[in-house]
Amino acid sequence: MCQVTNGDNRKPIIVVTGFLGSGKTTLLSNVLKYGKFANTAVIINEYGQAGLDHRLIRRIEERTRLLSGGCICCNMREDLINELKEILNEAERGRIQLDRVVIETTGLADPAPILFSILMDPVLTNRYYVDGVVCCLDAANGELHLRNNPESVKQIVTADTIIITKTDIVEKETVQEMRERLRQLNPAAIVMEAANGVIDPEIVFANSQSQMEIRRTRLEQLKTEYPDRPTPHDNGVRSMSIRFYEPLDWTAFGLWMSMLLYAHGEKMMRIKGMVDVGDSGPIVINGVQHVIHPPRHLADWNGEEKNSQIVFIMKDLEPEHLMDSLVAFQNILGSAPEITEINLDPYTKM
Ligand SMILES: Nc1nc2c(ncn2[C@@H]2O[C@H](COP(=O)(O)OP(=O)(O)OP(=O)(O)O)[C@@H](O)[C@H]2O)c(=O)[nH]1
Repeated sequence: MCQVTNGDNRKPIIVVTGFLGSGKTTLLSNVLKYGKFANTAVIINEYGQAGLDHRLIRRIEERTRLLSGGCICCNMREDLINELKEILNEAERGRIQLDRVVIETTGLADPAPILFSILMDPVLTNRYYVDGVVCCLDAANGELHLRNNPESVKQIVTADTIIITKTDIVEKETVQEMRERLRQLNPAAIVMEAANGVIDPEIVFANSQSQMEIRRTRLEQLKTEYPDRPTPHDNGVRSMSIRFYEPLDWTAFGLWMSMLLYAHGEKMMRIKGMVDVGDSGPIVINGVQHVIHPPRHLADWNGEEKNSQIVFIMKDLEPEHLMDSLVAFQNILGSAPEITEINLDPYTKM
């Protein structure tokens, strides 16, 4: 990475990372609302989620491009490079105005190989520079994530800016403890807090050219720790996407989900979905470990197919186990579950 000089018209890339459900999308949808940052292209990487994120994201951001079916830190690195080049092409042809690119990683990504992919490509280094890595850390689940998931630690150590999210649902002491932990893991990072994504957008899009020398040194250090090759992910992770084609009984579904998280909260890393309860719009559900975030009732389906789709990401828990319990519950739920995708290794490109 070279020092930016006057007359350099390379575009900054900001990588937004953070563990599953840590609030990356919430943060981004807030900061991208500002007119000053309108000319931002956003690449969101999701793996094997059978279109669910596409269904949700389309409602959030029209500037987004989805890279799904794999992980840009390992088996989709080439796709990321191509997408970054395509964005340059579109800007050159005047199809988009481009001031910067934001890359939102999957919750299980290691950001270092993503940075290396960009920095190793001569076309990209001529036209872009990596402006920073912003990492969201969930105040409610972050300690558990750091303890159980090496990916979470890698995200923290690679970050320039760490944003502790969900500070509205934990005690002040918890945030203070988290700050202490972060100081040990990555003393060089700027640590900020945000509730529901509300933060000064300059913190995310700082364009901190004065920091580039420091970042270059840190990247060199990381490179010796994490060589430039795909790093294996934790193989106990599974993902499953299911659909229900009849409306669900919301009370019964809530009960089933509470029972599931009570029994397997530590193993159930992430649940997200759109649930058809027979109303004019779906209910969007979001669970992260034991925490179920308040469901959001949407006014309509925005032209999407009217059926329920739920994605589960779990660790050391067999998808069949989950399916059996849904089948056992199907009479009171009001519909039978159908598996649309099951992924024993979410990082295998499909
Ligand atoms: N109370 C509270 N909830 C939050 C906050 N930030 C995010 N959430 C909720 O947490 C859930 C997950 O947030 P997302 O923004 O989807 O998280 P993400 O990191 O993009 O999730 P993945 O891409 O699936 O890893 C959603 O229900 C959000 O509404 C926060 O600061 N406070």
